[in-house]
Amino acid sequence: GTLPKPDLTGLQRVLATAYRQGAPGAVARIDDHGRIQWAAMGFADRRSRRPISNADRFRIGSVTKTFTTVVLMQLADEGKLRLDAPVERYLPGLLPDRTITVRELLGHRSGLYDYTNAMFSKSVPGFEAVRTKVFTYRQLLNRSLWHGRTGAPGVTYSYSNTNFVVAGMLVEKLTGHSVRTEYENRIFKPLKLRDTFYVVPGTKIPGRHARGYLAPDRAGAPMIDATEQTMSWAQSAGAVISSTRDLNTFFSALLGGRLTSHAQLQQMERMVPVDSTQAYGLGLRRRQLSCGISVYGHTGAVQGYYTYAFATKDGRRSLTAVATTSNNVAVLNTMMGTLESAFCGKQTK
Ligand SMILES: CC1(C)S[C@@H]2[C@H](NC(=O)CCCC[C@H](NC(=O)C[NH3+])C(=O)[O-])C(=O)N2[C@H]1C(=O)[O-]
Repeated sequence: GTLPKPDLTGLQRVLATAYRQGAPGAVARIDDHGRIQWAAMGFADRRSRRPISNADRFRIGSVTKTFTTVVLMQLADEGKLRLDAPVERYLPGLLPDRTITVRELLGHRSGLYDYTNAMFSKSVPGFEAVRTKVFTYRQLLNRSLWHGRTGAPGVTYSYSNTNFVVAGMLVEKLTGHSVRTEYENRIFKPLKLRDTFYVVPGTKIPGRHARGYLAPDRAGAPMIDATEQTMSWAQSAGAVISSTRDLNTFFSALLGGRLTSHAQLQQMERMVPVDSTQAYGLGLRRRQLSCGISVYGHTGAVQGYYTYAFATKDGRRSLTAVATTSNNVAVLNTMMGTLESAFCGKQTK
C-alpha cells in the first residue's frame, strides 16, 4: 500500500526536543523513492559551534552488526558457511558450548555474556579505560567467558556484543582477510559508500564529521568529548563510521535484495520477538510503528552517538537519524520519534 507522506515538521520537532534534552546536535535524512528530505538541529562541534549537517560523518555503533551479517550472508550464498552449522565447525575449540550455531550468534540467542555490561558499568571511567586501547578478538571473547552464560543456546534472546565479536572472527577465518577488507570489497565499494569507513584502531573520524559527547552518570558533571577513540572494544560489533546518506543507501540496497540472495535476506528477516513492538532477526531489527507499518534496520549506541537506521520492507523509503550524545535515555527515546515522522507521517491526534 502507499505510505503516508513524511512529516518534516514533526521530524524537525523531534530533533529540537533531543537538542533540548542534551544532544549538542541531531540530524535525520529520509530517502523516499529517490526523493531526499532532511532535518538538522544544533552543532557538529560544541566549542566552535559549527552547525551540524547531514554531510557530517559519525560512529554508527551496532548498526555495524548488519554490515557484519551481510558479509556472512554473502559467504553463505557462496557455499562457504552454513547458518545452522555449529561455530565449532569453523572455529574449533573457541566457544565453551560446541552446539552454538552461527544462526544463534547472529540472532543473539547464543547465551554468551555481553562483556560490555561489565566494561561500561561506570560510563565515564569505563570509556576512559578503553578509549585508546587495542584489543584482539580473543581478549574481548575472554572478557565474556569470565562470566557465566545467560542461558542455553537457541532458547532466549539476550542481546550480546560478544556474538558479533565471534561473527568477526568467523569472517576473518572464512575469508583469510580482515573484516575491513571484506566490508570494503563487498559493501562500501560496490555501493559507493563514500562516507563509510572501518579504521580500527585509528581514533580519528576521516573528513568532515560531527563530534560526539558522552553524558556523565553524575548529574551536573561535564559532558565528555568522546569523538576520538580506537573502537577496538567493539570492532565487528560496532566500529563502522558512516553518514545518514550512506546508511540509507545501505539499508535500501539490503532490503531491496541487492546485497544478498533472496533466500539469505529471508533468513535475516526470520524474526524472534523482543517485546510487543520489536523483534530481532539476524543482525536486523524490526519495529512496528503506531500506524501499523513495520520497518527493518538497526540502532546504535556508542559513546557520543545514538543512531536509528531503518527502511520499509521493500527498501524504497529509508530514514537515518543521529543524535550526538549518549548515556542519555531521554534522547534515545525521543529519537525513536523520527521513525514515526518518517514512515507514519502527520499524527492525527
Ligand atoms: C542495544 C544497544 C542500545 S547497546 C549495543 C551497542 N553499544 C554498546 O554495547 C555500548 C554500550 C555502552 C554505551 C554507553 N553506555 C554506558 O556506558 C552505560 N553505562 C553510552 O551510552 O555511551 C550498540 O550500539 N547497541 C545498541 C543497539 O543495538 O541499539
